[in-house]
Amino acid sequence: MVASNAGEMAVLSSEEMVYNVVLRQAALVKKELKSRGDLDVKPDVVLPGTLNLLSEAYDRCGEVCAEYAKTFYLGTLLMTPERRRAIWAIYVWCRRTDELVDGPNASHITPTALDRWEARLEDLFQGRPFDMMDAALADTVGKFPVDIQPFKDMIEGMRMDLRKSRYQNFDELYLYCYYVAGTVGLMSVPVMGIAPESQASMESVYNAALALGIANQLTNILRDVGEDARRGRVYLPQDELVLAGLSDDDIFAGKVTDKWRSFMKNQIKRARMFFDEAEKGVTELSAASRWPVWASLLLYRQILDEIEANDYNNFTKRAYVRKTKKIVALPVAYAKSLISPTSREPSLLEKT
Ligand SMILES: CC(C)=CCC/C(C)=C/CC/C(C)=C/CC/C(C)=C/[C@@H]1[C@@H](COP(=O)(O)OP(=O)(O)O)[C@]1(C)CC/C=C(\C)CC/C=C(\C)CCC=C(C)C
Ligand SMILES: Nc1ncnc2c1ncn2[C@@H]1O[C@H](COP(=O)(O)OP(=O)(O)OP(=O)(O)O)[C@@H](O)[C@H]1O
Ligand SMILES: [Mn+2]
Repeated sequence: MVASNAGEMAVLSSEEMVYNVVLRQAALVKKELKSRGDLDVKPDVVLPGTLNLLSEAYDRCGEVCAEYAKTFYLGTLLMTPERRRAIWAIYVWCRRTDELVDGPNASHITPTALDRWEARLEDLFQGRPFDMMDAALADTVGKFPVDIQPFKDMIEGMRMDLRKSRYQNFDELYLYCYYVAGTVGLMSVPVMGIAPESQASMESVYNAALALGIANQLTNILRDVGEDARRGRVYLPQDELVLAGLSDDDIFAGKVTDKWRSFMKNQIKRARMFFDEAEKGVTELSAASRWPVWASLLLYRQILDEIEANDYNNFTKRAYVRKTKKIVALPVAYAKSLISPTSREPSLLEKT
Protein backbone atom coordinates (compact mmCIF):
# COMPACT_ATOMS: atom_id res chain seq x y z
CA MET A 1 0.00 0.00 0.00
CA VAL A 2 1.03 3.55 -0.54
CA ALA A 3 0.17 4.80 2.94
CA SER A 4 2.19 3.33 5.77
CA ASN A 5 -0.66 2.99 8.26
CA ALA A 6 -4.42 2.86 8.35
CA GLY A 7 -4.72 6.19 10.16
CA GLU A 8 -2.83 7.91 7.37
CA MET A 9 -5.10 6.29 4.80
CA ALA A 10 -8.16 7.82 6.40
CA VAL A 11 -6.87 11.40 6.09
CA LEU A 12 -4.80 11.40 2.93
CA SER A 13 -6.32 11.78 -0.52
CA SER A 14 -5.01 9.45 -3.25
CA GLU A 15 -2.95 12.31 -4.61
CA GLU A 16 -1.28 12.91 -1.25
CA MET A 17 -0.55 9.19 -0.76
CA VAL A 18 0.98 8.93 -4.21
CA TYR A 19 3.07 12.04 -3.61
CA ASN A 20 4.69 10.23 -0.67
CA VAL A 21 5.98 7.61 -3.12
CA VAL A 22 7.30 10.39 -5.38
CA LEU A 23 9.18 11.86 -2.42
CA ARG A 24 10.56 8.41 -1.49
CA GLN A 25 11.88 7.76 -5.02
CA ALA A 26 13.33 11.28 -5.27
CA ALA A 27 15.03 10.87 -1.88
CA LEU A 28 16.59 7.56 -2.97
CA VAL A 29 18.08 9.19 -6.08
CA LYS A 30 19.39 12.15 -4.06
CA LYS A 31 21.01 9.78 -1.53
CA GLU A 32 22.71 7.82 -4.33
CA LEU A 33 23.88 11.06 -5.94
CA LYS A 34 25.41 12.15 -2.63
CA SER A 35 27.21 8.88 -1.94
CA ARG A 36 28.41 8.23 -5.51
CA GLY A 37 28.95 11.77 -6.77
CA ASP A 38 27.11 10.96 -9.99
CA LEU A 39 24.76 8.34 -11.29
CA ASP A 40 27.02 6.77 -13.88
CA VAL A 41 26.09 3.15 -14.36
CA LYS A 42 27.82 0.81 -11.91
CA PRO A 43 30.09 -1.78 -13.55
CA ASP A 44 28.78 -5.33 -14.07
CA VAL A 45 29.24 -7.47 -10.95
CA VAL A 46 28.33 -10.97 -12.04
CA LEU A 47 29.52 -14.45 -11.16
CA PRO A 48 32.24 -15.79 -13.47
CA GLY A 49 30.70 -17.43 -16.51
CA THR A 50 27.28 -15.79 -16.13
CA LEU A 51 27.91 -12.57 -18.08
CA ASN A 52 26.71 -14.17 -21.32
CA LEU A 53 23.57 -15.47 -19.65
CA LEU A 54 22.81 -11.99 -18.38
CA SER A 55 23.29 -10.38 -21.75
CA GLU A 56 21.11 -13.10 -23.33
CA ALA A 57 18.43 -12.31 -20.73
CA TYR A 58 18.54 -8.63 -21.63
CA ASP A 59 18.40 -9.48 -25.36
CA ARG A 60 15.32 -11.58 -24.73
CA CYS A 61 13.70 -8.63 -22.89
CA GLY A 62 14.51 -6.52 -25.97
CA GLU A 63 12.81 -9.09 -28.22
CA VAL A 64 9.66 -9.09 -26.08
CA CYS A 65 9.60 -5.30 -26.10
CA ALA A 66 10.07 -5.23 -29.89
CA GLU A 67 7.18 -7.63 -30.31
CA TYR A 68 4.67 -5.87 -28.03
CA ALA A 69 5.54 -2.21 -28.60
CA LYS A 70 7.36 -1.71 -31.90
CA THR A 71 7.38 2.09 -31.93
CA PHE A 72 8.50 2.30 -28.35
CA TYR A 73 11.23 -0.27 -29.01
CA LEU A 74 12.58 1.94 -31.80
CA GLY A 75 12.69 4.83 -29.35
CA THR A 76 14.73 2.83 -26.86
CA LEU A 77 17.36 2.20 -29.54
CA LEU A 78 18.38 5.85 -29.17
CA MET A 79 19.28 5.40 -25.49
CA THR A 80 22.72 4.36 -24.26
CA PRO A 81 23.10 0.52 -24.27
CA GLU A 82 22.94 0.27 -20.45
CA ARG A 83 19.83 2.41 -20.20
CA ARG A 84 18.15 0.74 -23.16
CA ARG A 85 18.47 -2.76 -21.77
CA ALA A 86 17.42 -1.61 -18.30
CA ILE A 87 14.23 -0.06 -19.74
CA TRP A 88 13.61 -3.33 -21.63
CA ALA A 89 13.91 -5.28 -18.37
CA ILE A 90 11.45 -2.95 -16.61
CA TYR A 91 9.11 -3.10 -19.61
CA VAL A 92 9.08 -6.90 -19.54
CA TRP A 93 8.38 -7.05 -15.81
CA CYS A 94 5.46 -4.58 -16.25
CA ARG A 95 4.13 -6.48 -19.25
CA ARG A 96 4.29 -9.79 -17.37
CA THR A 97 2.54 -8.23 -14.37
CA ASP A 98 -0.19 -6.84 -16.63
CA GLU A 99 -0.55 -10.19 -18.43
CA LEU A 100 -1.32 -11.88 -15.09
CA VAL A 101 -4.70 -10.11 -14.98
CA ASP A 102 -5.17 -9.25 -18.68
CA GLY A 103 -3.56 -12.17 -20.48
CA PRO A 104 -4.88 -15.58 -21.58
CA ASN A 105 -4.55 -17.13 -18.09
CA ALA A 106 -6.22 -14.18 -16.36
CA SER A 107 -9.33 -16.15 -15.31
CA HIS A 108 -7.14 -18.45 -13.15
CA ILE A 109 -5.34 -15.64 -11.38
CA THR A 110 -6.05 -15.40 -7.67
CA PRO A 111 -4.84 -12.97 -5.00
CA THR A 112 -2.49 -15.76 -3.86
CA ALA A 113 -0.84 -15.84 -7.29
CA LEU A 114 -0.25 -12.09 -6.99
CA ASP A 115 1.22 -12.62 -3.51
CA ARG A 116 3.64 -15.13 -5.01
CA TRP A 117 4.54 -12.66 -7.78
CA GLU A 118 5.26 -10.05 -5.09
CA ALA A 119 7.46 -12.47 -3.11
CA ARG A 120 9.38 -13.09 -6.33
CA LEU A 121 9.77 -9.34 -6.76
CA GLU A 122 11.20 -9.00 -3.26
CA ASP A 123 13.61 -11.86 -3.95
CA LEU A 124 14.87 -10.30 -7.14
CA PHE A 125 15.40 -6.94 -5.41
CA GLN A 126 17.57 -8.85 -2.93
CA GLY A 127 19.60 -10.39 -5.76
CA ARG A 128 17.78 -13.75 -5.87
CA PRO A 129 16.04 -13.82 -9.26
CA PHE A 130 13.70 -16.70 -10.13
CA ASP A 131 14.24 -16.81 -13.90
CA MET A 132 16.28 -15.12 -16.61
CA MET A 133 13.94 -12.17 -17.13
CA ASP A 134 13.94 -11.55 -13.38
CA ALA A 135 17.73 -11.76 -13.48
CA ALA A 136 17.81 -8.91 -16.00
CA LEU A 137 15.64 -6.77 -13.71
CA ALA A 138 17.70 -7.78 -10.65
CA ASP A 139 20.78 -6.53 -12.47
CA THR A 140 18.99 -3.29 -13.43
CA VAL A 141 17.80 -2.47 -9.91
CA GLY A 142 21.30 -3.17 -8.61
CA LYS A 143 22.74 -0.63 -11.04
CA PHE A 144 20.17 2.17 -10.99
CA PRO A 145 18.54 3.80 -7.94
CA VAL A 146 15.10 2.28 -8.53
CA ASP A 147 12.83 1.98 -5.50
CA ILE A 148 10.80 -1.22 -4.99
CA GLN A 149 7.63 0.67 -3.95
CA PRO A 150 6.32 1.49 -7.47
CA PHE A 151 6.75 -2.19 -8.43
CA LYS A 152 4.80 -3.32 -5.37
CA ASP A 153 2.18 -0.70 -6.10
CA MET A 154 1.73 -1.99 -9.65
CA ILE A 155 0.95 -5.42 -8.21
CA GLU A 156 -1.49 -3.68 -5.82
CA GLY A 157 -3.17 -2.21 -8.92
CA MET A 158 -3.63 -5.72 -10.32
CA ARG A 159 -5.18 -6.78 -6.97
CA MET A 160 -7.51 -3.81 -7.22
CA ASP A 161 -8.51 -4.87 -10.75
CA LEU A 162 -9.39 -8.34 -9.42
CA ARG A 163 -11.63 -7.13 -6.61
CA LYS A 164 -13.20 -3.99 -8.04
CA SER A 165 -15.04 -3.14 -11.25
CA ARG A 166 -16.44 0.30 -10.37
CA TYR A 167 -14.81 3.57 -9.25
CA GLN A 168 -16.98 5.91 -7.18
CA ASN A 169 -15.11 9.12 -7.92
CA PHE A 170 -11.95 10.48 -9.55
CA ASP A 171 -9.95 10.09 -6.35
CA GLU A 172 -10.47 6.30 -6.54
CA LEU A 173 -9.72 6.25 -10.26
CA TYR A 174 -6.58 8.36 -9.77
CA LEU A 175 -5.24 5.79 -7.30
CA TYR A 176 -5.89 2.96 -9.77
CA CYS A 177 -4.17 4.92 -12.57
CA TYR A 178 -1.18 5.53 -10.31
CA TYR A 179 -0.94 1.84 -9.44
CA VAL A 180 -1.00 0.52 -13.00
CA ALA A 181 0.67 3.34 -14.94
CA GLY A 182 1.97 6.22 -12.81
CA THR A 183 4.28 3.64 -11.28
CA VAL A 184 5.87 3.06 -14.72
CA GLY A 185 6.96 6.70 -14.83
CA LEU A 186 8.55 6.43 -11.36
CA MET A 187 10.36 3.22 -12.33
CA SER A 188 11.68 4.60 -15.62
CA VAL A 189 13.11 8.00 -14.67
CA PRO A 190 15.98 6.71 -12.47
CA VAL A 191 17.12 4.73 -15.52
CA MET A 192 16.46 7.35 -18.20
CA GLY A 193 18.28 9.93 -16.12
CA ILE A 194 17.84 13.65 -15.59
CA ALA A 195 19.91 16.12 -17.67
CA PRO A 196 22.99 17.18 -15.68
CA GLU A 197 22.23 20.82 -16.54
CA SER A 198 18.63 20.60 -15.28
CA GLN A 199 17.74 23.10 -12.56
CA ALA A 200 14.38 21.52 -11.84
CA SER A 201 13.81 19.81 -8.53
CA MET A 202 13.93 16.02 -8.48
CA GLU A 203 10.38 15.92 -7.10
CA SER A 204 9.03 18.03 -9.97
CA VAL A 205 10.53 15.69 -12.57
CA TYR A 206 9.07 12.62 -10.82
CA ASN A 207 5.73 14.43 -10.64
CA ALA A 208 5.80 14.97 -14.40
CA ALA A 209 6.67 11.29 -14.93
CA LEU A 210 3.77 10.30 -12.71
CA ALA A 211 1.49 12.64 -14.70
CA LEU A 212 2.48 10.96 -17.98
CA GLY A 213 1.58 7.56 -16.60
CA ILE A 214 -1.79 8.88 -15.34
CA ALA A 215 -2.47 10.62 -18.68
CA ASN A 216 -1.68 7.42 -20.61
CA GLN A 217 -3.92 5.31 -18.41
CA LEU A 218 -6.83 7.78 -18.53
CA THR A 219 -6.48 7.78 -22.33
CA ASN A 220 -6.37 3.98 -22.36
CA ILE A 221 -9.59 3.90 -20.29
CA LEU A 222 -11.36 6.43 -22.56
CA ARG A 223 -10.30 4.47 -25.65
CA ASP A 224 -11.48 1.12 -24.25
CA VAL A 225 -14.89 2.03 -22.75
CA GLY A 226 -16.81 -0.42 -24.96
CA GLU A 227 -14.28 -3.24 -24.64
CA ASP A 228 -14.18 -2.87 -20.85
CA ALA A 229 -17.99 -2.73 -20.60
CA ARG A 230 -18.18 -6.06 -22.44
CA ARG A 231 -16.03 -7.46 -19.60
CA GLY A 232 -18.44 -5.93 -17.06
CA ARG A 233 -16.04 -3.14 -16.12
CA VAL A 234 -16.67 0.60 -15.90
CA TYR A 235 -13.58 2.60 -14.97
CA LEU A 236 -15.29 6.00 -15.39
CA PRO A 237 -16.07 7.82 -12.12
CA GLN A 238 -19.61 6.93 -11.06
CA ASP A 239 -20.34 10.33 -9.47
CA GLU A 240 -19.39 12.13 -12.69
CA LEU A 241 -21.60 9.80 -14.73
CA VAL A 242 -24.55 10.62 -12.44
CA LEU A 243 -23.86 14.36 -12.68
CA ALA A 244 -23.97 14.05 -16.48
CA GLY A 245 -27.32 12.25 -16.25
CA LEU A 246 -25.76 8.91 -17.24
CA SER A 247 -25.55 5.45 -15.68
CA ASP A 248 -23.85 2.09 -16.24
CA ASP A 249 -26.88 1.07 -18.31
CA ASP A 250 -26.15 3.84 -20.81
CA ILE A 251 -22.63 2.49 -21.16
CA PHE A 252 -23.83 -1.08 -21.66
CA ALA A 253 -26.38 0.20 -24.22
CA GLY A 254 -23.48 1.92 -25.99
CA LYS A 255 -25.41 4.75 -27.66
CA VAL A 256 -23.63 8.00 -28.48
CA THR A 257 -25.95 10.73 -27.22
CA ASP A 258 -25.40 14.44 -26.55
CA LYS A 259 -25.11 13.64 -22.84
CA TRP A 260 -22.37 11.15 -23.64
CA ARG A 261 -20.53 13.59 -25.91
CA SER A 262 -20.58 16.27 -23.26
CA PHE A 263 -19.40 13.81 -20.57
CA MET A 264 -16.58 12.61 -22.82
CA LYS A 265 -15.47 16.17 -23.60
CA ASN A 266 -14.82 16.72 -19.89
CA GLN A 267 -12.99 13.40 -19.50
CA ILE A 268 -10.76 14.19 -22.49
CA LYS A 269 -10.08 17.67 -21.11
CA ARG A 270 -8.85 16.17 -17.84
CA ALA A 271 -6.60 13.63 -19.58
CA ARG A 272 -5.08 16.49 -21.63
CA MET A 273 -4.37 18.41 -18.41
CA PHE A 274 -2.25 15.47 -17.22
CA PHE A 275 -0.41 15.40 -20.56
CA ASP A 276 0.25 19.16 -20.18
CA GLU A 277 1.65 18.54 -16.70
CA ALA A 278 3.90 15.78 -18.05
CA GLU A 279 5.22 17.95 -20.91
CA LYS A 280 6.80 20.30 -18.38
CA GLY A 281 9.13 17.52 -17.26
CA VAL A 282 10.30 15.87 -20.49
CA THR A 283 12.90 18.55 -21.28
CA GLU A 284 14.54 17.89 -17.92
CA LEU A 285 15.37 14.29 -18.85
CA SER A 286 18.79 13.34 -20.14
CA ALA A 287 19.17 14.12 -23.86
CA ALA A 288 18.97 10.58 -25.25
CA SER A 289 15.87 9.73 -23.22
CA ARG A 290 13.83 12.71 -24.41
CA TRP A 291 13.02 11.41 -27.90
CA PRO A 292 11.29 8.16 -26.90
CA VAL A 293 9.39 9.93 -24.13
CA TRP A 294 8.22 12.75 -26.44
CA ALA A 295 7.25 10.12 -29.03
CA SER A 296 5.29 8.14 -26.48
CA LEU A 297 3.59 11.28 -25.19
CA LEU A 298 2.64 12.68 -28.61
CA LEU A 299 1.43 9.32 -29.92
CA TYR A 300 -0.65 8.42 -26.90
CA ARG A 301 -2.08 11.94 -26.64
CA GLN A 302 -3.30 11.71 -30.24
CA ILE A 303 -5.59 8.82 -29.26
CA LEU A 304 -7.73 11.51 -27.57
CA ASP A 305 -7.96 13.40 -30.90
CA GLU A 306 -9.03 10.16 -32.58
CA ILE A 307 -11.82 9.64 -30.02
CA GLU A 308 -13.09 13.10 -30.97
CA ALA A 309 -12.73 12.28 -34.66
CA ASN A 310 -14.87 9.17 -34.05
CA ASP A 311 -17.58 11.51 -32.67
CA TYR A 312 -17.00 10.01 -29.19
CA ASN A 313 -18.04 6.53 -30.24
CA ASN A 314 -15.70 4.60 -27.98
CA PHE A 315 -18.29 1.84 -27.62
CA THR A 316 -17.82 0.11 -30.95
CA LYS A 317 -14.94 2.01 -32.62
CA ARG A 318 -11.40 1.66 -31.35
CA ALA A 319 -9.55 4.96 -31.61
CA TYR A 320 -6.05 4.50 -32.98
CA VAL A 321 -3.33 6.60 -34.51
CA ARG A 322 -2.70 5.74 -38.18
CA LYS A 323 0.76 4.72 -39.28
CA THR A 324 1.21 7.92 -41.34
CA LYS A 325 0.43 10.07 -38.29
CA LYS A 326 2.79 7.94 -36.19
CA ILE A 327 5.56 8.48 -38.73
CA VAL A 328 4.95 12.25 -38.67
CA ALA A 329 5.05 12.27 -34.85
CA LEU A 330 8.52 10.73 -34.69
CA PRO A 331 10.48 13.66 -36.25
CA VAL A 332 8.30 16.14 -34.32
CA ALA A 333 9.26 14.29 -31.14
CA TYR A 334 12.88 14.28 -32.23
CA ALA A 335 12.85 18.06 -32.80
CA LYS A 336 11.30 18.59 -29.35
CA SER A 337 13.92 16.34 -27.81
CA LEU A 338 16.67 18.68 -29.03
CA ILE A 339 15.43 21.33 -26.61
CA SER A 340 17.56 21.00 -23.51
CA PRO A 341 17.00 22.59 -20.08
CA THR A 342 19.48 25.35 -20.98
CA SER A 343 18.17 26.11 -24.48
CA ARG A 344 14.61 27.06 -23.65
CA GLU A 345 12.69 29.64 -21.68
CA PRO A 346 12.60 28.98 -17.91
CA SER A 347 9.82 26.49 -17.28
CA LEU A 348 7.12 26.66 -14.66
CA LEU A 349 9.07 24.01 -12.76
CA GLU A 350 11.88 26.46 -12.19
CA LYS A 351 9.66 29.42 -11.38
CA THR A 352 7.89 27.61 -8.57
C1 LIG B 1 10.14 5.75 -22.71
C2 LIG B 1 9.02 5.05 -22.06
C3 LIG B 1 7.64 5.25 -22.59
C4 LIG B 1 9.34 4.25 -21.03
C5 LIG B 1 8.43 3.38 -20.29
C6 LIG B 1 8.65 1.97 -20.68
C7 LIG B 1 7.95 1.00 -19.83
C8 LIG B 1 8.70 0.45 -18.70
C9 LIG B 1 6.69 0.64 -20.16
C10 LIG B 1 5.87 -0.37 -19.42
C11 LIG B 1 4.44 -0.32 -19.91
C12 LIG B 1 3.61 -1.45 -19.37
C13 LIG B 1 3.71 -2.77 -20.01
C14 LIG B 1 2.81 -1.23 -18.29
C15 LIG B 1 1.93 -2.28 -17.70
C16 LIG B 1 0.53 -1.74 -17.37
C17 LIG B 1 -0.10 -1.16 -18.62
C18 LIG B 1 -0.45 -2.07 -19.74
C19 LIG B 1 -0.30 0.18 -18.68
C20 LIG B 1 -0.74 0.87 -19.90
C21 LIG B 1 0.07 1.23 -21.00
C22 LIG B 1 -0.50 1.26 -22.35
O1 LIG B 1 -0.25 0.06 -22.98
P1 LIG B 1 -1.12 -0.45 -24.17
O2 LIG B 1 -1.60 0.65 -25.07
O3 LIG B 1 -0.34 -1.55 -24.79
O4 LIG B 1 -2.40 -0.95 -23.44
P2 LIG B 1 -3.13 -2.34 -23.55
O5 LIG B 1 -2.53 -3.22 -22.50
O6 LIG B 1 -2.91 -2.80 -24.95
O7 LIG B 1 -4.56 -1.96 -23.24
C23 LIG B 1 -0.37 2.21 -20.10
C24 LIG B 1 -1.48 3.09 -20.52
C25 LIG B 1 0.57 2.93 -19.17
C26 LIG B 1 1.97 3.14 -19.71
C27 LIG B 1 2.69 4.16 -18.89
C28 LIG B 1 3.86 4.67 -19.26
C29 LIG B 1 4.51 4.25 -20.53
C30 LIG B 1 4.52 5.69 -18.33
C31 LIG B 1 5.21 6.77 -19.11
C32 LIG B 1 6.02 7.71 -18.27
C33 LIG B 1 7.36 7.84 -18.39
C34 LIG B 1 8.14 7.00 -19.30
C35 LIG B 1 8.07 8.90 -17.60
C36 LIG B 1 8.54 10.05 -18.49
C37 LIG B 1 9.21 11.09 -17.75
C38 LIG B 1 8.83 12.38 -17.67
C39 LIG B 1 9.63 13.32 -16.85
C40 LIG B 1 7.63 12.94 -18.36
N1 LIG C 1 6.85 5.84 -29.82
C1 LIG C 1 6.78 5.44 -28.58
N2 LIG C 1 7.74 5.83 -27.74
C2 LIG C 1 7.70 5.46 -26.49
N3 LIG C 1 6.76 4.69 -25.95
C3 LIG C 1 5.78 4.27 -26.74
C4 LIG C 1 5.73 4.60 -28.09
N4 LIG C 1 4.65 4.04 -28.63
C5 LIG C 1 4.07 3.37 -27.66
N5 LIG C 1 4.73 3.49 -26.52
C6 LIG C 1 4.45 2.85 -25.23
O1 LIG C 1 4.62 1.46 -25.43
C7 LIG C 1 3.53 0.72 -24.87
C8 LIG C 1 2.78 -0.07 -25.90
O2 LIG C 1 2.35 0.76 -26.94
P1 LIG C 1 1.23 0.36 -27.99
O3 LIG C 1 0.92 -1.08 -27.89
O4 LIG C 1 0.07 1.29 -27.85
O5 LIG C 1 1.88 0.77 -29.34
P2 LIG C 1 2.95 -0.03 -30.20
O6 LIG C 1 2.89 -1.48 -29.82
O7 LIG C 1 4.22 0.72 -30.06
O8 LIG C 1 2.33 0.18 -31.62
P3 LIG C 1 2.92 -0.39 -32.99
O9 LIG C 1 3.34 -1.79 -32.70
O10 LIG C 1 1.76 -0.27 -33.94
O11 LIG C 1 4.06 0.52 -33.35
C9 LIG C 1 2.69 1.77 -24.18
O12 LIG C 1 3.10 1.76 -22.84
C10 LIG C 1 3.01 3.08 -24.82
O13 LIG C 1 2.89 4.14 -23.90
MN1 LIG D 1 -0.72 -2.43 -26.78
